[in-house]
Amino acid sequence: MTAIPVPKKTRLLPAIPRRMILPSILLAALILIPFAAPLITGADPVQISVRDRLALPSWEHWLGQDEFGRDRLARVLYGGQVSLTVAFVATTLACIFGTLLGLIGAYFRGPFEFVTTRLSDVVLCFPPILLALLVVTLFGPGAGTLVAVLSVLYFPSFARIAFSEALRVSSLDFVEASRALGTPSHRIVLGTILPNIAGPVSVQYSLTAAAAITIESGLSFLGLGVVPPAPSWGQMIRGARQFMNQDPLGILIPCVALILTIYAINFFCDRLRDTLDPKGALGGGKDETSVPVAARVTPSDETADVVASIRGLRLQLMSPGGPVDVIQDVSLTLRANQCTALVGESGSGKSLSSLALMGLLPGAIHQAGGALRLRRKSGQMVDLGTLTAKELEDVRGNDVAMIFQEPMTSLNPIHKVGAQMVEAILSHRPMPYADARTRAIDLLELVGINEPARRFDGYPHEMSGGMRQRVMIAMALTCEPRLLIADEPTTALDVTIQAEIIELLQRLRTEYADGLSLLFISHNLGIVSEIADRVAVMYSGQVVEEGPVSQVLNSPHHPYTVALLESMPSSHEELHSARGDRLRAISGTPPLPDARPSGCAFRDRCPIAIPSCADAPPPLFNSADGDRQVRCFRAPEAGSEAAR
Ligand SMILES: Nc1ncnc2c1ncn2[C@@H]1O[C@H](COP(=O)(O)OP(=O)(O)OP(=O)(O)O)[C@@H](O)[C@H]1O
Repeated sequence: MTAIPVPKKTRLLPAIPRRMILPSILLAALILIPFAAPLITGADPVQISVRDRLALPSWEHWLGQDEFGRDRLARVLYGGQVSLTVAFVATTLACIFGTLLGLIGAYFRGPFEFVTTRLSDVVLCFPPILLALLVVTLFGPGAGTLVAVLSVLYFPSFARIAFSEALRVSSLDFVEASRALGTPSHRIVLGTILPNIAGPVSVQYSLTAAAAITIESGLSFLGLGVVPPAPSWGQMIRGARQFMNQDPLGILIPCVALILTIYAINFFCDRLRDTLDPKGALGGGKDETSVPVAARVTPSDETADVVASIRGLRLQLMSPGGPVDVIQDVSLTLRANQCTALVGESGSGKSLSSLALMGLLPGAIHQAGGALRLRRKSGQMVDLGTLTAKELEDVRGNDVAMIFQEPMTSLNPIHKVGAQMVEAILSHRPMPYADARTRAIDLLELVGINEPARRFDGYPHEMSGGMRQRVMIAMALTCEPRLLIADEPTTALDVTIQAEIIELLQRLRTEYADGLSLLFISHNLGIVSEIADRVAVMYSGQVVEEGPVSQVLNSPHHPYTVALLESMPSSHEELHSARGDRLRAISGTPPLPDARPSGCAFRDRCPIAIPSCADAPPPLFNSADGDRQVRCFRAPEAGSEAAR
């Protein structure tokens, strides 16, 4: 008899992120409690008992009685219903109308943009309280009038935020890509742009809801809001004001209710914004740079020429499903006058490993293990984990600098090139402006910029991509760091400019007084073979092979390095001969960090895998001369002792 497969239970609703639990409970409680008023108290909020005016709290009236002898608990609860309903209905209407207006204006531009901006401007010309007073005077007080007036008052702030954010998002590549695919406009606006502006809009919602509660209370306080005897928090404050000295509890109760509600809304929306913006939220809430943890290992091989060393680095991503190791085990030694290349498929962990050395990890990722050590200019080897955030700032730029892939976006477009360079120099080395200027111009000359004095006064948009990358290199060198990290510095440039930049980096290494160490991240093995002395091949968050570049590229020992070489076009003759001029794609795809197979992470794609590869992850094996390391049970090195 064949067993009937039991369908897996599928989750109908997405799991609530842990960070949302507390604010959700707090907000839900503060909203639900007023609406559960009949269950909490049997008292009538409008029932007058002149005999008991200003009575103190008792078993019957937990919060005492007001100036008309009405039960205060009932009034604060029923008053909360009115205040919250008015505020949330008005804010929601303003949010829907304003956001749609902003989205349409930004996406379709032309007359739509005109209507959005002018309509918002007209409403914003009126001081809010004055407009509210005018409308309430004309149409008479009451909850309905309040909702209408607050919606009109607050829609422009939503329209403006949605407009500016949607303008920014509309120009991003993924929106262009959706347009190019022929996606209908309404789906781009609602399905692509709207989720991307949800963060700022939700923050605006919290601010507006809080402001609406305040304005509603203010108008009720002035007698222009909810019509008595119906209770509201503003009215309670108004009534209690006259008896403040005799009966402070009367004014305290509605004020505490107001403050708690506004706090709960802000807390909830703040967390919601972080949750909706996955870039930085999962770890610490903000996209702050994470400070490395203190080293738990002290490497013994730190000779004087070691500029930086990474030992057993483990980086974790805080995902809703729990921590995931995005970097499992990376060890590297970077020496003076040496170029070490980091290669590997996209997502293998090259950028994160190098960002960790700068103490610049994204907020969602933190260091869970290993050591990051760097030699400062004084010659002292420091553990990045022991440095304060201020000391780390000093290390960046001074001892280690980085150049990025995109020279187009790495420079600030609104400042002159010279001003940006001078700022970088002065932030680390206080000196007269004239000296900083001279140094900046010298650096521009060093990196091969023609007419450096003229370019100093130019803007980034006046330069070509190659020139901007040269400027970025000059900026990185302003404080003569000993380690320069170049994260795919030539990927965005055309082939001839690529060659020039590589030549420049080579020249700088030889000319640099103290011996520059270069960590060069690249997908291009041809370039790596030209520039690097050593190469580390990364796969799924681990270094799987490391050694002298000529040995690793000409005689790869790890099946992944072999496959990588076979899959990559290269101009380098030796590479051609190693793979017999045929390009072959690596079968399969790299595993996601949270779905790595047991044992060796490459075994599913490996042509020489054996059953025991699934048993345990292979350690890093040393070659006999200690100059190469390979993480594979089938490699020649596997016969020798495990390296770690
Ligand atoms: N900010 C982030 N939030 C969540 N996961 C991230 C973040 N940055 C990187 N990762 C994950 O960490 C892993 C390593 O990413 P990393 O950017 O270091 O790879 P890479 O080798 O540099 O790729 P590429 O060559 O495309 O730049 C990937 O699985 C990636 O999805």
